[in-house]
Amino acid sequence: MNYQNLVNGEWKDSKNTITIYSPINGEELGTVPAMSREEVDFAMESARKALPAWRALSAVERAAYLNKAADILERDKDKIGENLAKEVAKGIKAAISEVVRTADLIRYAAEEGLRITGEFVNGGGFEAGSKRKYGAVKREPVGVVLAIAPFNYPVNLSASKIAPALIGGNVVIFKPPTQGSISGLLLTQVFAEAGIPAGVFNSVTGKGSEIGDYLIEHKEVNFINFTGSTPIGEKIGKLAGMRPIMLELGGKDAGIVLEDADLEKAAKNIVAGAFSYSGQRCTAIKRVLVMDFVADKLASLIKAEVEKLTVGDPFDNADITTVIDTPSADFIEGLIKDAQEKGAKALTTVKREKNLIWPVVFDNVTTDMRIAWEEPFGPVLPIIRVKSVDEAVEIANKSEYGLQSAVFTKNFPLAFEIAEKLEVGTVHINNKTQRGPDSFPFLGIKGSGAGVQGIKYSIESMTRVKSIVFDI
Ligand SMILES: NC(=O)C1=CN([C@@H]2O[C@H](COP(=O)(O)OP(=O)(O)OC[C@H]3O[C@@H](n4cnc5c(N)ncnc54)[C@H](OP(=O)(O)O)[C@@H]3O)[C@@H](O)[C@H]2O)C=CC1
Ligand SMILES: O=C(O)[C@H](O)COP(=O)(O)O
Repeated sequence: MNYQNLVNGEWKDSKNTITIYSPINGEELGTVPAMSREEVDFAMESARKALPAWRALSAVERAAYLNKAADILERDKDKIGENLAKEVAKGIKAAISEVVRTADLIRYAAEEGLRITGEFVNGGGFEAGSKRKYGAVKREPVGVVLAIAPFNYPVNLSASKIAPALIGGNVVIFKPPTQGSISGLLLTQVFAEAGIPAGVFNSVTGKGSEIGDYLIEHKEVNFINFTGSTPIGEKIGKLAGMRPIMLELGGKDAGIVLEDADLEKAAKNIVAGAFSYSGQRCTAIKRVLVMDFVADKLASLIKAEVEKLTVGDPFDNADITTVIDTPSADFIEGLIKDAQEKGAKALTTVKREKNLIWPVVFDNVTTDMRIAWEEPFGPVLPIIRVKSVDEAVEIANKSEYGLQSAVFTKNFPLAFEIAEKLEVGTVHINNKTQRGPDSFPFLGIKGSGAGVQGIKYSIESMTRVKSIVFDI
């Protein structure tokens, strides 16, 4: 099937196309347009033209479109989930729940938008102010939002940008990941069926390496909302100039296990956190920092949990499926080889067939190994043994990333103390690292991002304060 882009309310082809194949078996799934610069310009101009009428609607009116889209998305969860599973090799159950989670997110955004009502302030509270001075403080849309999503959640991490942008009164240019663009265009079809006015929501497909910079630098773009790799995020930061951005980038989330932890529970959480969707999540646990005294016990519990994971076909709901592409599999294999060469002890079988990589746990990982610092975005988990809480915090904070961490202990005051020292956006106590629930704030610091996501926070980020002040 030849998928098309939604531009100015019409479905459009481009002269050039990109064929999308399934990473599972190479099955051809369809083609998407490779947009030219002129076509991008037209989409941008259409968005700009649609802005005044869309922002003039009440939040209730905008919410009606979002709620309708959520209903359609949920109705089509099996069709969209099946495509998603094929396109990014995600377990079919997880793919369908990504679609349902997204419908919930869109509904929540619609509702949350109704509460962004502004405030009325009075100058009498400030020494040099006057009680006769009043300000009506409201929020306004930033304008044209460029939403760029990654392959790993092509529906959810697209809608988590699009829905808060739209409810805030913005118009959207949506660039899906190329591997994931059919899923992105199916999401686009949902908004079209919901009757979103022409130009308010436009999709632009094409390789990021070809049209990415052009999109980012485009004069019509007022806000860039990006999830993906740190190098591209850093580039966006440089090219954005004075425009506001939101970046959600890579991570190297640590699971810190103290001596008094419930080790069975910790092992279960660590394995679920590290290996879900074959480790291709920014919030995956990507290193374990465990106190020496309990390291043997924890390592054997983790090994036992990993040995329960199934490997194979997303349509059999295997826990571990083929990673997204060959460069990614090669990169992961490079990290594995480096760890082996430098003396890490593999607790599970090291095996690769094409792009299917069996889940590997390495014990006795040391800080001279690449796997101690680099993000594999694949099913590899290093265990680093430490002698003290201070050493764990030091290694955790030495990372270039700062997304999340998990601390496993029964000592809550100590958990809080550690949480306060960790240079990350979120710390989970006795649980795996994770983005959800989607209503919570989600952010990375250092190389993991800029700005705060989470439905309410995303709406706030993509709207700005406008004050109208008067004296009576
Ligand atoms: N923190 C997170 O949530 C995630 C982090 N990652 C990290 O990113 C790596 C690769 O995943 P991937 O999805 O390919 O991430 P990328 O950063 O390569 O791509 C993310 C999005 O950016 C687009 N893009 C690529 N180049 C540019 C550019 N110059 N300007 C603007 N947009 C561009 C991509 O388009 P196209 O697909 O056409 O190249 C895609 O839509 C992973 O190995 C991981 O490290 C990935 C996913 C999520
Ligand atoms: O990009 C990612 O990997 C996601 O933001 C992680 O989301 P999750 O914790 O809900 O899987």
